[in-house]
Amino acid sequence: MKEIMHYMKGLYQFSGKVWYLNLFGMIVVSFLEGIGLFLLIPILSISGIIDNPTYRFVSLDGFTMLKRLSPTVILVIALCVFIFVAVMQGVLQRTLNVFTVKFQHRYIQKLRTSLYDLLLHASWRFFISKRKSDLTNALTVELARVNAGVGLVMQLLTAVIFTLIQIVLAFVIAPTITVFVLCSGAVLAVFSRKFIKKSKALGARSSRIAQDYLAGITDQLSGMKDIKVNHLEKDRLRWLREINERMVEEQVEYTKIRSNSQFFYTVSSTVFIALFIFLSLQLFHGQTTQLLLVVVIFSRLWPRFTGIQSNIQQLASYAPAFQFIRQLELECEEASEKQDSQENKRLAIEEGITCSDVSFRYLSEKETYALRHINVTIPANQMTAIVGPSGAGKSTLIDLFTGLHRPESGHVLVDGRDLESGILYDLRHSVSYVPQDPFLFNESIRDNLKIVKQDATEEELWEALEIAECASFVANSPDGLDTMIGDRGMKLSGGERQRLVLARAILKKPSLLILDEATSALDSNNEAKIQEAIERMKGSMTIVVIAHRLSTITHADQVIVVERGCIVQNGKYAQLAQDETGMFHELLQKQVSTPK
Ligand SMILES: Nc1ncnc2c1ncn2[C@@H]1O[C@H](COP(=O)(O)OP(=O)(O)OP(=O)(O)O)[C@@H](O)[C@H]1O
Repeated sequence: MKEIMHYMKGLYQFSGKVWYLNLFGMIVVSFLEGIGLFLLIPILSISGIIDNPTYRFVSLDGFTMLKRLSPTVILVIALCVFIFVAVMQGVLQRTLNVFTVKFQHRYIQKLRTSLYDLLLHASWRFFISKRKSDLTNALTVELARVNAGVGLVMQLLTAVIFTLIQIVLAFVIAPTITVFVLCSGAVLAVFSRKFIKKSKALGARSSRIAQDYLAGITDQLSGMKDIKVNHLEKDRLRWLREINERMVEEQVEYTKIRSNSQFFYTVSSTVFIALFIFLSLQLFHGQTTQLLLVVVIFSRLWPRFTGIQSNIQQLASYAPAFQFIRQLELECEEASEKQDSQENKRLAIEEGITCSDVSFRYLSEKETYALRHINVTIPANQMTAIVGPSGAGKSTLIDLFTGLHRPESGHVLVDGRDLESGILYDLRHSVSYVPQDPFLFNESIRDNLKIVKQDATEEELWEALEIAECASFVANSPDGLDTMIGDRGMKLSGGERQRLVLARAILKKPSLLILDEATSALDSNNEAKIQEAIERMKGSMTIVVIAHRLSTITHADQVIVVERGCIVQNGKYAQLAQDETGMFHELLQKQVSTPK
């Protein structure tokens, strides 16, 4: 409930004056609805249907003028007023509904945006510690549940206001009966607690099932090729059937709780009304007015009580979603790498990037370090190659250069300035990164390129495509630059995808170009061309390359050899190749002896 209060407070702060306007509207609507009840007694009394009651506010003394008219005319006038009040209430209620939904959805929109903003600015460490599907689930399913929950709280608030006003009016008309109804309401609340508890537990189960389903289905759709090739369809269908079973069980359970509570409310309502009739007959000796009031007040108040109870019950089933979102927000805030929000500038790297005694480990509770005591400088406008066996720490080192990982000890400096000193986003603004598994959107080639430079001209686009050796395949594509490339660029070959991402990296004209196995999917012909392009770019930007094929780094100005988290060699290609005792020589030997 703490989390629900947090978001309701947020809604209150977000809506400002609108909140009060909404509240005022609710009060007016409840008041108009209450007047209906208030008018009913004089109407029935004037018409002679019931005895003339002598209640304080319902006395007919004020209606002496009306008394001169015939009872039928009075009845028609009174009924017209009754209808008018009901119509007014209906119109206002409708307007209020639309109004409430509008500001509720604006608030949820704000919540969604701020959550996504928090996610976007959370550290990389945070992302790698999370299941991606849990984040998707938060932004879709759980936020939708929070939205429904916020709507429920608004409804609940309205219902409480309605009920309070009705209680006051009912109390004015018939205090004893109202007290009876209130006491029964209290009894109902006590017995409903177990339904609320069960609903909350079930809500938590729903969240877990939704997360497992989304995680599984996301993984499987991404790995469809593996599933088909390895003929895993049967196994995957079995997984789906199992999770389906859990979903059905959960739905049945939910319906059981709802039906049980409905059954409880209906039975209790019948028992209480029978009890009231009995008591009123005993206490008030069966006066028609009293009996009628029992029925009128009970039929007005009781549905309100049960409505509030079932709203609370439903809200309890949404409570885990509020908790989930709040927890995620707090984690993101804690993992935030947001620095000053000023416009980011391009960072020209003039001297280089230096790691000064940097150590890093992925899991602080484990002893294993991914990198230990790293001291190295990447000189500006030169090409540095990082090599080493698989798992040595090459990618981790690059992630430290771009500030994706923060050193556990030591410092990463750009031209002598610590990355922590507010230049992180300026640096990222000036970096182009080409990973092994390039990321492309399901949009056109043009859109995929322009994502890094919105105002790029046709000439600039083609120039980048030329350098990355993909101009001819783009020109030969059915719609040229406007060709759609499919999900993650699925309609392109691995090599085409790599070249396109390289073109995008070049289009950005970065200060730092990072190529992480960026030419691994290219044939030797294309790879040689890309090498030439990189050669041409040398001098105009700082280039860092991770390469497994050592033949691609012969022109590097500096080669860094990493082994088990340490830099074991550092120097020119030729110099390292000659050192027969070194790791680099060993790597070279392996490649010479391994047929490619
Ligand atoms: N997200 C992670 N959580 C925990 N450990 C990790 C994570 N990513 C990498 N590691 C570990 O850190 C070490 C260095 O990994 P890294 O990816 O930097 O190696 P690499 O040299 O780039 O390997 P490769 O050439 O195979 O890509 C490895 O032991 C790896 O298991």
